[in-house]
Amino acid sequence: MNDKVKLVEVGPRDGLQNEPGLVPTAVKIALVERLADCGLSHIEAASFVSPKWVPQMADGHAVLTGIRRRPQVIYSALTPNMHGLEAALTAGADEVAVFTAASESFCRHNIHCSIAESLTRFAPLLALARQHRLRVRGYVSTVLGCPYEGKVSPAAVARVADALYQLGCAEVSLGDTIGIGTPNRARAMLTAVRQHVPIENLAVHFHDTYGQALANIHALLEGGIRIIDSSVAGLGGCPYAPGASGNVATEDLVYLLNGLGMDTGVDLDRLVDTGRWISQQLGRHNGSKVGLAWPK
Ligand SMILES: CC(C)(COP(=O)([O-])OP(=O)([O-])OC[C@H]1O[C@@H](n2cnc3c(N)ncnc32)[C@H](O)[C@@H]1OP(=O)([O-])[O-])[C@@H](O)C(=O)NCCC(=O)NCCSC(=O)C[C@@](C)(O)CC(=O)[O-]
Repeated sequence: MNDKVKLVEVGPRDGLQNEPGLVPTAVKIALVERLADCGLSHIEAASFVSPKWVPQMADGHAVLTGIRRRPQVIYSALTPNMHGLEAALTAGADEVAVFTAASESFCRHNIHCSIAESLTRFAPLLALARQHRLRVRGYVSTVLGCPYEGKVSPAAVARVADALYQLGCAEVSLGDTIGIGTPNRARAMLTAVRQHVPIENLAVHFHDTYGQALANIHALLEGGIRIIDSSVAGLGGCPYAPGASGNVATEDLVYLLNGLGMDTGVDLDRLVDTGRWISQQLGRHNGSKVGLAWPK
């Protein structure tokens, strides 16, 4: 496996949205800038959702307008509806992401509507984004299991991924929200989805709750996936998935990819420093094994 992988760093968004205390805007800005300095070229920096439901993300405008931008870096934001897209446009997001789920219960808990309603809600958002030449990513949550319904079938995931792609999402990210999947199930899910969405338009987003994220990623790299979401220091969790831990740590992912001879363009030394720095800022355990083992 000797080729290029696109990493989507979701630490500043997915990583921080579930922090118990409010993280100062200046720390978020410093985190995004440090991640860009590590060579990460896609950074999900903010989320324009209801501050009533996710207060940790209420300063998205200040974050996106406060960062020193590197021209080659894409700074993106979550936008669940038109309100969110308008806010993201005002703040100058380079890319936005809509999000729904493969299971009805999670969708209702997360964005308070059915899967079908979420897709209807996204159609005008994608049309407006197109007018602004803004690339849109689509997330499908609960692709390998739902905290409320249990098993989710590959066919259900494929239906929703297909719908997002048909709506015009340039990339569809497949989220194991509760980190419950194992490689054989991940492969079966990808096999179903890729019958509808080209592999080059698919990303994977593995939470590491059961310690399976890297095993699943390795299996899907073999299956052709080349876009992977991760979170520095393994930060994160989802407010609507009780007990879910963070995404696979970016440091651990880069270490794996380096070992496979795959090109990420990321400086692992600097990334480890950044993971240690943010863990210290948040007063939390560093969730990256590489971050713990790397020489000081
Ligand atoms: C989706 C909504 C907005 C629906 O919102 P709603 O509560 O169903 O109803 P609404 O549309 O009538 O809005 C209610 C209030 O929110 C306001 N509002 C409405 N929209 C916005 C907006 N965009 N930005 C700011 N404010 C907004 C709106 O103005 C109103 O204010 P009020 O009149 O009560 O003062 C809400 O349910 C929400 O924000 N949910 C939070 C969802 C969320 O952020 N979840 C975590 C991210 S998803 C995730 O982590 C999974 C992922 C992507 O990482 C992949 C994976 O791991 O699986």
